Amino acid sequence: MVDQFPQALSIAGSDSGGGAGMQADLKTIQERHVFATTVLVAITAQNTLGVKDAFPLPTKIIDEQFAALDEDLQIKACKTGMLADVTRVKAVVANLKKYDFGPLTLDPVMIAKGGAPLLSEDAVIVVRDELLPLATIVTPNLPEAEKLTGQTINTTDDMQMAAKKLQNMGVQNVIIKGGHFENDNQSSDFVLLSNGRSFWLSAPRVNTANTHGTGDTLSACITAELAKGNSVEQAIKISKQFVDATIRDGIKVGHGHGPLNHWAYRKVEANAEV
Ligand SMILES: Nc1ncnc2c1ncn2[C@@H]1O[C@H](COP(=O)(O)OP(=O)(O)O)[C@@H](O)[C@H]1O
Ligand SMILES: Cc1ncc(COP(=O)(O)OP(=O)(O)O)c(N)n1
Repeated sequence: MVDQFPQALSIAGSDSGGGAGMQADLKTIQERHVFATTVLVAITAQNTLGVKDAFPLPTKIIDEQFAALDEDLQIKACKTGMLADVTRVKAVVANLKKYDFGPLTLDPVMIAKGGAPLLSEDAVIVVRDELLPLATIVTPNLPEAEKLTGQTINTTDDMQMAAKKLQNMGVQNVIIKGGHFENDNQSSDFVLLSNGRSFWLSAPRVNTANTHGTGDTLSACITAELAKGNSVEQAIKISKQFVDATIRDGIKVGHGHGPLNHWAYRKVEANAEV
């Protein structure tokens, strides 16, 4: 049988403003030339000024979306984003155990940049204990890594310690994103791989308010690259460059924390070919 075109799955919430959540995932996966599919878990009324409201979907329709994808598509990698609450996290865990959608990138989305909760407090422990062990890679930002590990993170040493703790909780690969270290002139992420290798990925910090959806974009890019068959290390390295381009070559949309320029990496690739 001819190999099917690479397909990836985003299991996430919708951001009506188009900058984060499932919309960021779709734009990113498309840019990486992978066919994007979706399981919608929650709907938010959101723009660049913040989250106005959120509506988690009934588990019946969540289950039905998974079943429909399994019946027909050949998904090679998947990611999770906003999962809302305990009920939705448990539904997603049950479906990921039932079907094989390839390596899971777990983006443990908890709080939007404006401060709105996207995961209930009591669901954090369910993500940690039930979803994390299913993941091939977890991509927390600093506050999310603190919640999952129960330790504070103030230094780069703390980031490395937290990554090891997460690996000991059962996930093979970890990337702790340093985007929230706002006083640093570099934005540095710490990577710890299943083979014990670790390294930093750094880029000069861009002085901009337009960083809405950075975490989603990074994890969606990793997912797309894994769907193409790239290694975890290759996927992470490409994704850091991709997200960096989307921030650096920014666009102006909305009046608050604006979205990224999801087509910026095309220029980077075009210049590399010359
Ligand atoms: N101002 C910035 N300049 C350059 N890179 C950034 C900036 N803000 C975030 N990043 C990068 O974007 C990615 C997402 O990080 P982060 O913003 O910490 O995640 P989240 O959106 O989940 O809070 C990381 O690779 C991080 O280093
Ligand atoms: C529906 C939805 N999902 C996720 C987020 C948060 O995404 P993230 O990439 O972490 O972006 P910021 O919160 O850093 O802007 C969201 N806002 N909405």
